[in-house]
Amino acid sequence: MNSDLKDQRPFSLKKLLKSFRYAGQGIREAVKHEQNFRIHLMFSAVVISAGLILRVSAWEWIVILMLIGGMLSLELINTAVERVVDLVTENYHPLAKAAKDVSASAVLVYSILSVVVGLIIFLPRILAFFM
Ligand SMILES: Nc1ncnc2c1ncn2[C@@H]1O[C@H](COP(=O)(O)OP(=O)(O)OP(=O)(O)O)[C@@H](O)[C@H]1O
Repeated sequence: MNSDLKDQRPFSLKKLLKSFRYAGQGIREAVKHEQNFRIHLMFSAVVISAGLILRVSAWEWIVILMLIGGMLSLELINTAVERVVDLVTENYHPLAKAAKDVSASAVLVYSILSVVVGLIIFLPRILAFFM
């Protein structure tokens, strides 16, 4: 383990900056190797563009940004679970399957509810736009 991260001082700027750097490396890992994370990023860009074009309210922006942040964070945690499972075993194991499937389910549940909330916010505006 990195010695800076074991630093016991109450506050260390160096340690804080290193933890940001490691977190950035985690995001790069997901962008590079996880197709689903890239899809979520593209989808987020589309939703943000739609929010700008359709002029959603401040409260709606708060909801949209929380959904996007939650979605991307869940996808990152799902990636971490996949990596840990692969580290523990490369062989077929029912518990490995359960861990990966349940982790993926968390992403699916959040995605479905995000789409529903997105439709509640955007559908009336989209309909008004074309009528
Ligand atoms: N070691 C294992 N034992 C049993 N089942 C596994 C194992 N590894 C993967 N699986 C099954 O295969 C599915 C796909 O696993 P995989 O590691 O390819 O993840 P993925 O969802 O395709 O993610 P990635 O984006 O990394 O390809 C899992 O959801 C699980 O059902």
